[in-house]
Amino acid sequence: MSHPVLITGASQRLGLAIANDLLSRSVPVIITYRTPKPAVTQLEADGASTIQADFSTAQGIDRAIDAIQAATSGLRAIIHNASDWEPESEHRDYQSLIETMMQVHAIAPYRLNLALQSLLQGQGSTTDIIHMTDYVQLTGSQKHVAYSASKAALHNLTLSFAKMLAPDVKVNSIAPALLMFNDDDPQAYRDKARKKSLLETVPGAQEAVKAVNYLLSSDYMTGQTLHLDGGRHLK
Ligand SMILES: NC(=O)C1=CN([C@@H]2O[C@H](COP(=O)(O)OP(=O)(O)OC[C@H]3O[C@@H](n4cnc5c(N)ncnc54)[C@H](OP(=O)(O)O)[C@@H]3O)[C@@H](O)[C@H]2O)C=CC1
Ligand SMILES: Nc1nc2c(c(=O)[nH]1)N=C([C@H](O)[C@@H](O)CO)CN2
Repeated sequence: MSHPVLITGASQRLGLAIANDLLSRSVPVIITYRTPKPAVTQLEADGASTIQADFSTAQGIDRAIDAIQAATSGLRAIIHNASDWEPESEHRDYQSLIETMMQVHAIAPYRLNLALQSLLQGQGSTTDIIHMTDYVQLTGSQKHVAYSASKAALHNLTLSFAKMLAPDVKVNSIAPALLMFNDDDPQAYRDKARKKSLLETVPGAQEAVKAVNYLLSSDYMTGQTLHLDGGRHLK
């Protein structure tokens, strides 16, 4: 039995699709979730190990590290997917907002990678860390300033950990633009957002699944970014 793939924040959307794809191919999976929901129960029924974790505090990260170390003696990969997409417009306490964004998107991946690196090493074949960043890591964002800065920090962690953990561990970013709408996105937003890319499409979660599977199968990618943006960078 191969070691499990750890996916953070996998109770919905992209993380859930990645977990379900791996399980469908009998790849063992450990997921973290923040909020209990039916999808977590279903993942457990499908054989996933599930760990409740809130990465917004140091104590929450401590507890997650302890739980993951107790759950497995090795890891095939870590996919840092957990994320809060918070705009400044919905906050007045900007100190708290950027602290939370950095906590979830940079400090948690940083601390988990350092604490769990030994679970990824010495397996005779390369293992993987994948950071789910964002198209805005290079462009910035007027409406999600703290979020964007934290994703840029996460991408920089890709570069540092790729140097630190080679050759045992490959470390890459996946930087999506719009892959999936949120249920409450109004039609006007959807129509406008679709036109932001050259391909004028919103591909859905399977685009992230395919990117993850490419990186897991690669023998020569590390310190890189897979940009899933439909050509938006050329508009
Ligand atoms: N969807 C898209 O189009 C795009 C996605 N991305 C990135 O891809 C990744 C997946 O995106 P998507 O599936 O839309 O993500 P979601 O917005 O659905 O969030 C994924 C999960 O993160 C968890 N999460 C949020 N805050 C915390 C926290 N403090 N501690 C632990 N877990 C937390 C949530 O847990 P719970 O629900 O259990 O509370 C949620 O299920 C993210 O990193 C995102 O930034 C980037 C660009 C575009
Ligand atoms: N945690 C999340 N991060 C992001 C989301 C999301 O739903 N959850 N969505 C986006 C948007 O699709 C954006 O890319 C549209 O331009 C970005 N990050």
